Amino acid sequence: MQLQYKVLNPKLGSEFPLPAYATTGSAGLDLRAMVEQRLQIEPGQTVLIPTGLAIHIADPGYAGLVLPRSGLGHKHGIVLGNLVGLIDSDYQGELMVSCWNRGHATFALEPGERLAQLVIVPVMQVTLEQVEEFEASHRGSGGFGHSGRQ
Ligand SMILES: O=c1ccn([C@H]2C[C@H](O)[C@@H](COP(=O)(O)OP(=O)(O)OP(=O)(O)O)O2)c(=O)[nH]1
Ligand SMILES: [Mg+2]
Repeated sequence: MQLQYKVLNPKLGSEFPLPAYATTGSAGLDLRAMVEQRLQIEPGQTVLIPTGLAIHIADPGYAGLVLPRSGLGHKHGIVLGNLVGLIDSDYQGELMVSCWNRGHATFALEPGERLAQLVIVPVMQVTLEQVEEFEASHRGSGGFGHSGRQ
């Protein structure tokens, strides 16, 4: 699938690489923090970071997910303030990353640093049908551990 993107910050493609899959099997495109200078993010702080990039997925059968990078999340506690970002197929604005320092140490975010990743996934827009009763299923309304732990 072809994905149209716009470069909103000219440092992307000159000082810093354009988005690309790091390996042939990569699922995510790394998103870079297009901040002017190093940014100290204090423990507990959440900052909205521009990526310098806009995409237009266009096809409502797809969406974008902004996900944390595992290394930053596990080692430094740098995750997303919205936990997961959802990019609508009709969104054309700048991709933004809500950067949450859930760790215990100040994190120095460097300009151009790969901060999060974008995954394009198929989604289904459903047609809604309101009913009074569902056809009975084996599970019924049991949930939240209903089937035990083992
Ligand atoms: O991490 C994110 C999450 C969202 N967005 C953009 C793309 C998305 O299509 C739009 C709206 O996101 P969402 O629907 O999750 O937020 P909302 O709070 O419901 O805002 P809106 O009222 O604009 O839908 O914001 C980002 O750039 N980064
Ligand atoms: Mg919304």
